[in-house]
Amino acid sequence: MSAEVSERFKVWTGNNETIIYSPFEYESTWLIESWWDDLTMHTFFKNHWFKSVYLSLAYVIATNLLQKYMETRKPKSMRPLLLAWNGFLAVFSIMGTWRFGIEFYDAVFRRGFIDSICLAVNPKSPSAFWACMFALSKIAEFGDTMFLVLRKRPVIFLHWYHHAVVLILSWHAAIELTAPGRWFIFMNYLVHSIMYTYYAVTSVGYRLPKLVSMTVTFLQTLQMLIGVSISCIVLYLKLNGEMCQQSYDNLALSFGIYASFLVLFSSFFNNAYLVKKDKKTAVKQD
Ligand SMILES: CC(C)(COP(=O)(O)OP(=O)(O)OC[C@H]1O[C@@H](n2cnc3c(N)ncnc32)[C@H](O)[C@@H]1OP(=O)(O)O)[C@@H](O)C(=O)NCCC(=O)NCCSC(=O)CC(=O)O
Repeated sequence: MSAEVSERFKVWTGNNETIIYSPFEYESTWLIESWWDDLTMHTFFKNHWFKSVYLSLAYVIATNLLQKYMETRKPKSMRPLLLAWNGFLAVFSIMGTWRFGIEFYDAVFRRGFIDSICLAVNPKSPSAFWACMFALSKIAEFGDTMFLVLRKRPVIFLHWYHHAVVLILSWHAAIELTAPGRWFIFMNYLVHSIMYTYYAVTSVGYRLPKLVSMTVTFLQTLQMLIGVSISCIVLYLKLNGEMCQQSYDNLALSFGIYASFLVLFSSFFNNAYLVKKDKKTAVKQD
């Protein structure tokens, strides 16, 4: 290995696996960011990632059962609790954007795009902690659906499908700390910072201009488009011999899930902001 190459990346080994990562060091580490060490983190996801499939199935079943239970009951208001819930997730996402963003910025703007999609974050750094919190937070996000059901609001396919499969994808990616995960995690923390702030505001009954929700949906859709594009670029690089920290299994899973999200969010955008208006006009005209 040449000096140039060894400066570019380092190799983490543990649990009979290797992770190729960029040796980025944070200037300071928060106390909470030392909560889990790299080996505990890796062991947890390696041993338990498949439980995300059971958790997602349990989530879908529980959503259906709760909907049945609520059929004969009045919707609950829950406004203060909903505000606290969305506010908490907004603050969590903002913190994730900030802390994870420090490494993301360095990777993209100093080390370059290829390194940012081919070399993982440092498994011993705060980035790995926020990647791990990201994966765990996907269980907490099931709470969104419980609020919708208890308030007797519609739970659209996009919503429950997204919540169920994103948990499986992020737990599967956490085992190998995939390099493209740097993009997926940063984009999602950023979009969720805006989305949960939006939901926090709407949960107290305040209506924001349509341009705001349209911007959120646009950013979500753009995130899915970037996710699909990155998966294609990683495939191209791997086929051409570039060393990329993402297995073919995870690459296929990422591509499939991001492609399905792209279709669903494009269609949501179309129905919510483009077609809907025409339909209303059509009904009025009838
Ligand atoms: C602009 C959007 C963020 C929201 O669109 P909506 O149609 O849900 O917007 P809306 O303003 O009509 O809100 C619908 C109702 O849900 C309530 N609501 C409050 N908190 C919520 C929460 N945490 N999750 C879902 N719904 C919530 C709102 O207050 C409102 O209630 P009331 O009826 O009382 O006014 C959109 O882009 C979108 O994502 N729509 C898909 C639906 C969805 O569930 N998205 C979130 C998960 S997807 C995701 O998270 C993608 C990603 O990873 O980036």
